[in-house]
Amino acid sequence: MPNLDADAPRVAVLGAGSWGTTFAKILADGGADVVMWARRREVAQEITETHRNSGYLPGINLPGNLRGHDSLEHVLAGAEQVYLSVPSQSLRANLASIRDIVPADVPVVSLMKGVEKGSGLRMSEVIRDELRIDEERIAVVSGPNLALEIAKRQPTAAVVSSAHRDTAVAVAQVASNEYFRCFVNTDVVGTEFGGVLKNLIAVAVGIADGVGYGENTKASIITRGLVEITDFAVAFGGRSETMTGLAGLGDLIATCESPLSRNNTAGRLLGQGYAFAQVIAQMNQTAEGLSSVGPILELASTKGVSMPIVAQVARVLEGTLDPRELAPHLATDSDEPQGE
Ligand SMILES: NC(=O)c1ccc[n+]([C@@H]2O[C@H](COP(=O)([O-])OP(=O)(O)OC[C@H]3O[C@@H](n4cnc5c(N)ncnc54)[C@H](O)[C@@H]3O)[C@@H](O)[C@H]2O)c1
Ligand SMILES: O=P(O)(O)OC[C@H](O)CO
Repeated sequence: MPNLDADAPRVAVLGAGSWGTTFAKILADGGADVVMWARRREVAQEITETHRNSGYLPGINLPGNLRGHDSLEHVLAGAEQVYLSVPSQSLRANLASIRDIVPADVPVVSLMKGVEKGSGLRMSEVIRDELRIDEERIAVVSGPNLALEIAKRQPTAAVVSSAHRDTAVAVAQVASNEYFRCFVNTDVVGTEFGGVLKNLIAVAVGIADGVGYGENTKASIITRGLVEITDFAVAFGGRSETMTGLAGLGDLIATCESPLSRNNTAGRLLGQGYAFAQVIAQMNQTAEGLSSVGPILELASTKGVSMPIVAQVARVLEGTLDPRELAPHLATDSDEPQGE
């Protein structure tokens, strides 16, 4: 056990994949006393004993003030903040197992970028429903945050959002360090949808890349994609400023440009001609965009929001659109010239 500042906050991180582990490292490097929950005992033991999570962050050394455990009771006991980083579609089931053991009155923070299939709910809404806690206790983190870059201490920034500004500030204080700077806002809707929607545009850019299209096509998809993202988020009550900030444009650029992105990679495989099932079989990490596309199009239709790029991605996924036909010039509702 390393020497810890007596005032170091004790925090819990649930989920020991690439982002859960990286975020736990951010918190530990910021001075917190961090205990992570890993489903698999061998992963928890590797984190505690060798300070590695070789399956998800190969070559990265984890700090000594970060330990792993496979017991939820152990990880949550005494936690002053709780961070959640499991695949979005598994969140509800995981919350059901912790409802009675989450410490009272502490912030619960979503690190996830997905919506729930079936309900179309954002992760913060699933947390509120399933833990039956006040939204003022819930925060979300989003931004241009490719895990492996941050695990190597490459500097970046993120947004912490909560309906209650004090909650966002409390989380941002614990989650900031010399290479990771957290800004705060109260636009939970915009911040969460920014993280979900950029994944879908990154799949589209990946498809264009896989087909062999160049920078003009990709820039057109990113630019028109930002319009789609903004229209959608604003229709659901998000702020347009959020969509031009770190959780919107910032994350859109990072995810669309990086081969580290799993969503971008999934798109590239589709563009190269692999079928959806083959892409899933090749991905050994979570590509949230593949699960979000259906619920997002359903939500968009309830508000009459036009999402032509996302609709094209859905058609490529279902095999009814040849990836070579995906094009930003189709991304309008009419053949007539339109305002940008
Ligand atoms: N990796 C990144 O760069 C990054 C950055 C920001 C946000 N995110 C978001 O973080 C979330 C988690 O992604 P990740 O990158 O850590 O994924 P990952 O695939 O690297 O890891 C997922 C983790 O969840 C575990 N898991 C799988 N099914 C589970 C279940 N049913 N119950 C509990 N645990 C389960 C896996 O064992 C693994 O530890 C996603 O919503 C993603 O969009 C990822
Ligand atoms: O690897 P991706 O595509 O899930 O993207 C990771 C992060 O969300 C980038 O901010």
